[in-house]
Amino acid sequence: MTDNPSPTPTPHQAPVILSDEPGSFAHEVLAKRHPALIQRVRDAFPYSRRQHKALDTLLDEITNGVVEPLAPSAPSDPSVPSAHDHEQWAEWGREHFGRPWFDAPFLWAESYFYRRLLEAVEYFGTGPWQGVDPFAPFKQAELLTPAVHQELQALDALASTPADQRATALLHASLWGNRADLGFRVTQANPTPAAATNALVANDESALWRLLPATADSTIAVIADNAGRELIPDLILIDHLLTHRHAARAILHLKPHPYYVSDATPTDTIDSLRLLTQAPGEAGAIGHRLQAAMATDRLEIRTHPFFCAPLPYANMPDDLRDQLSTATLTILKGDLNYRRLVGDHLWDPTTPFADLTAHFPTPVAALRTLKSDVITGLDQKTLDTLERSGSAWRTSGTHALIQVRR
Ligand SMILES: O=P(O)(O)OC[C@@]1(O)O[C@H](CO)[C@@H](O)[C@@H]1O
Repeated sequence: MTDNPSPTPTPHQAPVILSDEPGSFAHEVLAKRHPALIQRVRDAFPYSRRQHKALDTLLDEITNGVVEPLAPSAPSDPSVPSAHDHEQWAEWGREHFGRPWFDAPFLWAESYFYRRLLEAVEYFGTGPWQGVDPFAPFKQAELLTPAVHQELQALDALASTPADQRATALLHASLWGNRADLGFRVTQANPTPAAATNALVANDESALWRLLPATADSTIAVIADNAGRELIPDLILIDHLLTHRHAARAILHLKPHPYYVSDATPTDTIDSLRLLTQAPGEAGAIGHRLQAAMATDRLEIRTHPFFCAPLPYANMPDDLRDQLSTATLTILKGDLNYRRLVGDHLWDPTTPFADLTAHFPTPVAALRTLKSDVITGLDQKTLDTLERSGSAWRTSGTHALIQVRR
């Protein structure tokens, strides 16, 4: 951790990540993961001929075509849901429309892909498919897996361990929960926990706990990532923080609509809370405590459109900045939040994390498994070891980090 961050490096000091290099991680995502996802979504729903046609058009566009704007036929009446962000995307896409998808910044191209997928399945339309989450079948199936039930059962044994050990275990469960990303599984053959080395490339855990001393009147903000197997341990960690007075209040920031396959929305959060409250033993007790915390506003869920924007957090709008500013510490979960926090650039991996996050309105902790090329804040020795390993340590989800900026 750095106490006195030096001036924030500007983005031009490191190349922005594009998707135009065959064989690169970003290229694979656009060339393989997105087409595979279209197929999965198509197979999961009894879509109409019009929706299939829209999915065909999108598939053709992302593989052979150039980036098209949102359909001009979409309603322009701002009271109609599909118009809510057209103007913004027209602005965000101005320099990318009419050019190959692979030439756009990776962060922009992924974000816009998800927006277009929602458009194709009429998520923002006015008809019967309005609000039908195309990723819901995958998220719901995950909640029913034996792995989730085993994880909930394991809480019974953990309940009798000393609070500090439990805190560490729950923090790590929340961290490694980030490996359970359904988008990641679209193309990863076997991303099983057994394949992971569980290696932390940076660990500022003690700094995190120092920022949340027990009995302080703290507010913790958590910017969530994936639903299900990630969100459940996030909620359990929040319960621990509230119960043990590390925080007096928690605000859980969620995506306002489906995004990056498994990103958590309010609906997903309600599903996870219901699973907890209906579980036996300690899991059930946690679920009921969380529900009580929501009823008394000690736990609040919020959404903001910026969480689905193709922009770094350095560009967050003032209203979100004001909201976040009340937090003692913000925990950002996952890979995408990390990319947006430090900027989606090929930084020198030893660039201090504190320098790149100086823009963020509160002290910040990133809990992330490594699933894309961005990395910062490594010490040279760790970097050398990782590079020598010859493994795909940046992108395979086998490594993780806890990085803190006070
Ligand atoms: O934010 P998350 O859920 O940890 O990860 C999202 C993610 O899997 O999606 C992208 C590929 O589609 C990657 O950049 C990133 O690793």
